[in-house]
Amino acid sequence: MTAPLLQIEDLHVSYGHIQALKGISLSVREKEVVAILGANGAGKTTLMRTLSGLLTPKSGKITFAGHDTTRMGADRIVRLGIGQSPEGRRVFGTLSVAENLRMGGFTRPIAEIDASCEHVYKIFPRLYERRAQLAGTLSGGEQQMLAIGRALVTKPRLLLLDEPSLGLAPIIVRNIFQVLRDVRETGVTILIVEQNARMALKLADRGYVLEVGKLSHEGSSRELLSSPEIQAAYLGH
Ligand SMILES: Nc1ncnc2c1ncn2[C@@H]1O[C@H](COP(=O)(O)OP(=O)(O)OP(=O)(O)O)[C@@H](O)[C@H]1O
Repeated sequence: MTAPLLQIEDLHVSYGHIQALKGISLSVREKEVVAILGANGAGKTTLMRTLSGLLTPKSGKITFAGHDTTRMGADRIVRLGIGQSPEGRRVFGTLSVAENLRMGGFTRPIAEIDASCEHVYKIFPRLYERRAQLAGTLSGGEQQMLAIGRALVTKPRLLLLDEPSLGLAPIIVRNIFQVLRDVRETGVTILIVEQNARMALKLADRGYVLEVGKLSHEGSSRELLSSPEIQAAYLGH
């Protein structure tokens, strides 16, 4: 069996004396979609920021595509093929949609950026329609599309999605998840953290549950969706 694309071993991450991740181990195989579920404060964003090199772990190991990225800087991690759509989207509000996408392509050779942006416009025709509009004036759903599009411009092997449904109306959430299904068809591996457990598990092959810094459950999406314990805690019935 080939090695997983992403392997996390006994990861500990702290903010001063606050331990946000207390020994996380998980793996993601090439072309898999893996969901991490968890309530507020469970450590989901901390995990994503650590994987993309924005936080340095206290101990443990992260291996991506055969490289030890545990203490690697964020720019090198992007170049290795990890793209992140961050929590709260964080688009550049005073730049246009097109400029935001080009910023996302900073690691690509100039000649390839236009082609990468065209690829994103095919996935999100709405962004093409709005390409000249300032990102700060987009709706929440459009900003979420732009944040995902900006991560895709880097042509990532692994796409990290931090709460893509946050603050969006149900119909827009369904829309975004439909597009994510299309994205997975293009062969991108996806690690998604979500409070909307049902949507995330419907998209994912497998899932893990994070509870105050530790993994409490793991299984196939089907197993997690039918588990009474997960239903009671995360699926609202
Ligand atoms: N900059 C920080 N300084 C101190 N503590 C922090 C900081 N960021 C996060 N924490 C703490 O780390 C823990 C995990 O936070 P994190 O943001 O990773 O959770 P989360 O699962 O993403 O939550 P949410 O869904 O609310 O975004 C929380 O207890 C939080 O208070």
